[in-house]
Amino acid sequence: MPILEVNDLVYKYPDGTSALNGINFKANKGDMIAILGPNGAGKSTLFLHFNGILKPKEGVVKVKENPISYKNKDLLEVRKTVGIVFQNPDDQLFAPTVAQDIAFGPMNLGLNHDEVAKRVKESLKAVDMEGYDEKPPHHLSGGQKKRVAIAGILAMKPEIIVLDEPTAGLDPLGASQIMRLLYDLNKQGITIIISTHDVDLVPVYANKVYLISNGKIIKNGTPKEIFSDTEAIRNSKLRLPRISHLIEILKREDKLNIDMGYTIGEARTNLLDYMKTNKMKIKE
Ligand SMILES: Nc1ncnc2c1ncn2[C@@H]1O[C@H](COP(=O)(O)OP(=O)(O)OP(=O)(O)O)[C@@H](O)[C@H]1O
Repeated sequence: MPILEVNDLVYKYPDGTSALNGINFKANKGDMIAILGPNGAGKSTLFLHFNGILKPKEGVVKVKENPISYKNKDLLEVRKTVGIVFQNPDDQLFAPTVAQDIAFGPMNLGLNHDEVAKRVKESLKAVDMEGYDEKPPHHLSGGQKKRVAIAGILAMKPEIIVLDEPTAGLDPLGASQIMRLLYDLNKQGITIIISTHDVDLVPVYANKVYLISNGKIIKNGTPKEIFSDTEAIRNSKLRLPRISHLIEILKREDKLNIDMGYTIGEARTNLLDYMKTNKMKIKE
């Protein structure tokens, strides 16, 4: 059963910009989906439709098979189910302290004080930010702000978390830590949808990929299906993961008959297989 579905979605901004031109998208429960596409492709605009912040000009958005009605009561339900973490945490964090910020969402759900306090504590623990309760969010580093923004969404206990470029602006370790956190949340059953330009991380974490360009989905499939379509990758102004690029060069320039790999683990296995097949010496 799709937990989130978009059919033939068309959206124009009030100034007349055509941002989405007939999008079809589907997330099943437990998916970890990466949406890839060049700047201005329509990723953020699509995300704003996932929980009813924007209303389509044409088409339907369904959450747990129910089309969003855009009535206030329905929107509250939708926002309980679908949480969005914006690209810039400064757009999301506004309370004087971290704890107050995280409490804002659950308080709006009408939960009692004890439940709100419990959720704040649990969410801070989940993002590894215990002890930061009383810090003003603007004193935090970029990576810490992202974590707090994610905690604020987790405190609503959503079934789907949508994150607009969660690793943008983070150092490599910070980016890996955020992806690991999302992976763990996904393993706990939360459906995760991210947009990203970081193609190296995609095959490691995502089970499905959508390519978007000029407000249209140009391809969707597994990371392997997407990255083996060099034309689609080129048209989306993307590149192969670095490790796949190396294998491609070894195949093309050095005529090594190695199977393609999209993660370091896969590439390592394929390289070792190649060496074994060709009776090259490997330390056993
Ligand atoms: N508030 C707005 N008013 C008018 N046009 C807008 C508005 N926001 C976005 N757009 C336009 O809509 C199109 C899609 O933009 P969007 O921000 O969804 O792209 P994106 O794929 O998220 O890009 P990026 O990778 O740069 O974040 C672009 O042409 C953009 O200029």
